Amino acid sequence: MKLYVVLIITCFVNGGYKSNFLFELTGKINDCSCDIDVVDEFNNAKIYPRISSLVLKDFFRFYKVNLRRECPFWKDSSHCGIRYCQVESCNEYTEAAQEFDCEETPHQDLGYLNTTISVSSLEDFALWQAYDDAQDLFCRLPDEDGDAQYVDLRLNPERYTGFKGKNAHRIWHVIYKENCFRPENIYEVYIRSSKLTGMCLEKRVFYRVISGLHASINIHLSAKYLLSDKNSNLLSQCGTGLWGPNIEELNRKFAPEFTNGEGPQWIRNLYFLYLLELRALVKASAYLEQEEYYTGNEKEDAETRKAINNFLMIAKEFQFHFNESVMFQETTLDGKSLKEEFRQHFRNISSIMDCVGCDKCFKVALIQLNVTADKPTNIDRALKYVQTAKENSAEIAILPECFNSPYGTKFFPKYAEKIPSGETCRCLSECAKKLSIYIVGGSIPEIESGRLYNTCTVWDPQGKLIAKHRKMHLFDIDIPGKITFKESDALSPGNDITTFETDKCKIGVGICYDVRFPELANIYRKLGCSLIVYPGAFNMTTGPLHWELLFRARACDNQLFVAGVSPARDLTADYHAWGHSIFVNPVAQVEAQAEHEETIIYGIVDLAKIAETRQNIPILKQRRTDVYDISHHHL
Ligand SMILES: NC(=O)CCC(=O)C(=O)O
Repeated sequence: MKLYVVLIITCFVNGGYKSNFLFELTGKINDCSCDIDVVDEFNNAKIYPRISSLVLKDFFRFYKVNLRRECPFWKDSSHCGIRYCQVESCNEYTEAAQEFDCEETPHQDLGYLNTTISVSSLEDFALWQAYDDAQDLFCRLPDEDGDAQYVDLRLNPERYTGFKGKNAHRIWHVIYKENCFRPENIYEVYIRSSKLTGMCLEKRVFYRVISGLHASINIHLSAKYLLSDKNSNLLSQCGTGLWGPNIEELNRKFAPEFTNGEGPQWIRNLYFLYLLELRALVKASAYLEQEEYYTGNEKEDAETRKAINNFLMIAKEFQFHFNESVMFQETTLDGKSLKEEFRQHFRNISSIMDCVGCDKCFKVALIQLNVTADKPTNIDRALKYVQTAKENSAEIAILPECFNSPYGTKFFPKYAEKIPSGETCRCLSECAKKLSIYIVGGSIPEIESGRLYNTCTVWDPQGKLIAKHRKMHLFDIDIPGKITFKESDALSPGNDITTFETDKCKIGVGICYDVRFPELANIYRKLGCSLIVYPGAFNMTTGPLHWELLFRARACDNQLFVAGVSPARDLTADYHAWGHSIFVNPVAQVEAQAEHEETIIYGIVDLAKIAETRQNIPILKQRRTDVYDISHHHL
């Protein structure tokens, strides 16, 4: 094991980094009779090489799993419990990136589960299934249901999947707090090693197994990390992710200074788990030796059997096996119920694995607000809706265009504020922080250096202003007898494209008339945005004509989510907004749409849907950029 760890460290030392705490791991393994060095030596010389070749055998390489089974423990984010969570994005917006176009080499690395299996393997699986069906199995294997599919573990090494954040914490929280034996009266999630001494052997064993598993996962994730995510200069070109060891991540997970001194203990628990598993294999050897390892390929099956027998012979030679015979000695009721509890906890933990998703989708709230002539009332009402959004688990609340002022050039000077010192901004910031939510603050009339703008502000859950978009394309139209509007009479246009990052994805911002310009949306897609938000107030003429069409078109062209958030219609106001706030998915379906009254609607941004759409209809890869360049044509 340490060989593997040493490899990681060598790699970082060469890169100018250092991490020593792993070298200091020596001495006895808790609750076992041998030292770390003994395990290292035995593993490196005898077990690791054998395991490395065994895992390449088809029998072990193809693993049947149901990726879509529901999490039995919590439902509220089951829509987010996705297993396919690719992030297709480019990190930088550059001229070169535009020409190159990120999606031509989609960045499918992060969290991408490769389920491609060759035709010949699929044929073999049918034989396997027939063979298994003919066996007299005493229990139903967990992944034998119809939805299970084979994945090739060689193509899907354990590595960083982008799975982090609330859901990841919740999984480990539930495992440690509710499904792990704990010392009395210890309420923190992670159990301090010094507190274990008061627990009986069986409970310590259980904890060490879980902690060892956790350590193993974290070491793998640090060893195969998507480096380009953190360090974009390691990107050879947009979309080609670079995977490799991330020593900072390893340190953050295990170094004593970041873990209250506990990290090395967690790695010791991994050694403990290793010994326990080795012992389990030896105990099961009679069964394992007579298994056929059937895959339909006689030659390979014979090799697998031989390799397994050789492996078991070596494992049996090990002299310092974990001694399980001292466990569950009590024949009393207490002893029996402990065993039952032990089993139940294990089952629960296996089931919790069905709750592991990529935490790559989230809820957005589209607040179709009734905007009046009274600014404080508008702000107050908007914030109440943000609270409702939060109560309904939205992570981003989006307000409409011109939400603190009636929409009209004559109103803009009176309602305009400085950003961020004006009262609207102060309220949005405070609210975002108090509720710990992102707020896309629709738009407000902004004044700066004597000029007016129609401006959207974006606030993060700490109340910080993270983006500001000034409407780029001003709404100047004249449809005789229907509507004439000239924003440019009062406003100046913004000159910047605007994106912001959340912990889930990048988001692009436009304001109303901006949605008519496909170029802007294309840029946001090229920059790796998964959602574009447009606070917007269409009118009774162009609304019925174009509102839905435009939002669906932007989603369809770019295969991403698009949200349009309008004020509610007020027939007593000068300008009659169309309403119909809208949320469209990457296949251009309208997932939610309001009518014209004040309301709040919700949409789920499911990043898997983007990847799936781009895979199914790969237009972004099929563009004929070689033909589209018309600069050399005389038009
Ligand atoms: N506020 C706006 O930019 C309105 C845009 C609009 O109605 C349109 O048709 O475009």
